[in-house]
Amino acid sequence: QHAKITCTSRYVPKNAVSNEQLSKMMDTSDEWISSRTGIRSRNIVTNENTSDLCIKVAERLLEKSGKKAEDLDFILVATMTPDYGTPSVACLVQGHISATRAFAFDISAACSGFVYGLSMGEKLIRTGKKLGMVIGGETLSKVLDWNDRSTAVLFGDGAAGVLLEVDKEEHFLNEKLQADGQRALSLTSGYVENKSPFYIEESEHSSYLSMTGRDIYDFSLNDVTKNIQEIIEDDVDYLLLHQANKRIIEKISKKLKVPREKFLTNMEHNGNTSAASIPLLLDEAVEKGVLQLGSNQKIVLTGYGGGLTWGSILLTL
Ligand SMILES: O=C(O)C1CCN(c2ccc(-c3cc(CO)ccc3Cl)cn2)CC1
Repeated sequence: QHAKITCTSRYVPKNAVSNEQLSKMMDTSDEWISSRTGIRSRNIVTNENTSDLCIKVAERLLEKSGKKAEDLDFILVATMTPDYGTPSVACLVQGHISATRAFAFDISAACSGFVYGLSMGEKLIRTGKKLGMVIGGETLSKVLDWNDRSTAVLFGDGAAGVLLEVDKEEHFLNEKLQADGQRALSLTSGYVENKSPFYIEESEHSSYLSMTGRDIYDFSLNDVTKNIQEIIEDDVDYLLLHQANKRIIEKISKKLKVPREKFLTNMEHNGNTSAASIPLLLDEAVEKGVLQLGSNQKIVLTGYGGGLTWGSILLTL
């Protein structure tokens, strides 16, 4: 049996923080941030954690679809900023909405997390499950070094997700998921120190998000473009790439020789929300009517980031 995306939803914290506000907190400017990244504002939690954002998305998916929590077979949450090591955010969501029949676990693939999770969810439907949720959610604000202007201005908090159901038509046409652990240290976050009396600490580790921007930039331009080339078809309507940086998306569209208008963007008001960026973009496009579920529009979803991980899925809505 085939899988189909039958509902989308999103939730972002109320607290919108403009570039202007950040320029009063650190040595940066609206001009620098917007010209170099395309970001003008991002939403930052004041009293919520990742599970709170994902629970809102799950509740909205049930409300919009009319589905009941006990009909859910699985809940997958892609996040690099979970509330705890354990329990997973997915289990916190499962408990809160009382989806007592669903198994639940988190997927750690940074900014490729939603694409990895959607691919896994599709396999679960293809092998017999009837109904599942795939959510991307982050509170990156808790792992940022707010004294480091090179990263603090780039990221935001948010969550969004989809319902996956059985369909008679084939919608998931092609995919290519990749990783390269040899470049793992290009983007790190959340290192957990060992405090045991037996542990002899050799080296220092920062728990803050840190990335070698140049390497990630080049990786995005080279490896990611090649990945998309392998799965794109000439009648693709839209491409929804991880919203890391506007200039990167412009460069990738040029390299692919695909018109810039086919690349949807929303980093302007969300910032980089890692695993949440693609489902946020998807739900906003559905709400605006640019994308319609059931329209058979052909789209490419592409994530890329920490791990390093990257991957694309070619699907029809
Ligand atoms: O000086 C400049 O122009 C700076 C140069 C550095 N910048 C970067 C660098 C890397 C990323 C990035 C991050 C992830 C992780 O989600 C994935 C993919 C990318 Cl391409 C985003 N911005 C900002 C503008």
